Amino acid sequence: MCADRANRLSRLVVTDFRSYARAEIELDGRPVVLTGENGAGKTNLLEAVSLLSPGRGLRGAAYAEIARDGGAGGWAVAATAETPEGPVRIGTGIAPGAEAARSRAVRIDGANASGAGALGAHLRVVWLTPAMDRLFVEGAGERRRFLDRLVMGFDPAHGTRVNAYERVLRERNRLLADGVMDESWLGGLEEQMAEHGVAIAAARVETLARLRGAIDAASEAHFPRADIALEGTLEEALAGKPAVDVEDDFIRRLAAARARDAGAGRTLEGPHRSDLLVRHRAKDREARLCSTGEQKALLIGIVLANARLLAAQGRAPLLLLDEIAAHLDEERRRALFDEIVALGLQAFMTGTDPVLFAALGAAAQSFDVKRGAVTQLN
Ligand SMILES: Nc1ncnc2c1ncn2[C@@H]1O[C@H](COP(=O)(O)OP(=O)(O)OP(=O)(O)O)[C@@H](O)[C@H]1O
Repeated sequence: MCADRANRLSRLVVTDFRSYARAEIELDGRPVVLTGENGAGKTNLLEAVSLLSPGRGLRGAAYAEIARDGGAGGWAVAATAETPEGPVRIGTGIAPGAEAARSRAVRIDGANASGAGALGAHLRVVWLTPAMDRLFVEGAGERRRFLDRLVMGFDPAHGTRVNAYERVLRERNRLLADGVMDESWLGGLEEQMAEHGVAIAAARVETLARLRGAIDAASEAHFPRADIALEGTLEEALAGKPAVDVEDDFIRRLAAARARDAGAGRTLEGPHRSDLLVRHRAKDREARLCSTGEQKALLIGIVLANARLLAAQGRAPLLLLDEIAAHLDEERRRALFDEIVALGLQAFMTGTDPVLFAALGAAAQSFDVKRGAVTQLN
């Protein structure tokens, strides 16, 4: 079934990965349902898939934490991705003894890649986890990371630029903390921050415009429409000025703010402070003031809008939906499943109770997960 479909995994192997010594699953292109009791290792498999994209995965975990307790040290995820360019073999992990490494090794079709950023060219991966139920009520950081992951779907280099910006930001903060007021050194860093920063802000603005269009085009039957906006000085400035002017202004403001930032112990302005603002359109209410179920539905609506846009470009994302079904009533669950199937998405969905996925029937490939073992059910 769907054997010719691109943008999916056809094989996933994890080794010494959290609760797994080794597990291997063959995937036929249908959405994937993973069921099993609490702690069985369902989320661990989603985390393994999330590491096939740039970044630290859906738990944002330190790499050392992922290596299986009692294993040889180190861990690996290997997969075959079916992409529009053909099958791609992806491997990533940490070698035994290198657990403290800040970066993981990445191999693509047998060749070493320079970093996890290279993964973005092959697969788009987006997730919703129970921890994200609090996305609208907690600080801006998680919302920014959620947005940046959506941006990476359209612009795989975005993640690399965010990392580069953050590296320079940390260096400026360190110099200011050490009282180093060297004009040429700081000035050079601030120029780099402005260059990366404006590119980051511009990519966010562009993605937001696309998402707005897709949200407006969707029917609102099951997932409420979100009004989305960006709060951030660079993002807002780009609406009224050419990017070069926004960049020059930012360089000037950073230079003028050195004493202030040194006093604060951090840089108080920049795209690292931006926020994604979300309102429930029909209720005309900020997302954070909506019910838990409404917040979840808003998030799903945004993720589906993003998936529709990417699917139309032939780059449908893998969706990792951890415990998603438990929070949705039957009608919404059905609507979500229908859309996943209609878009041909390889969604990986977890739950403790197979009944929650009954509506999918043979449209999904189902697996039972038990301590360290994964068994296909259909
Ligand atoms: N580095 C590690 N080595 C061995 N086991 C680990 C490691 N990290 C986590 N685990 C174990 O993995 C299990 C958690 O797996 P996971 O989060 O995938 O469960 P789950 O099936 O999603 O459960 P739930 O339904 O409760 O969300 C726990 O038993 C935990 O102790």
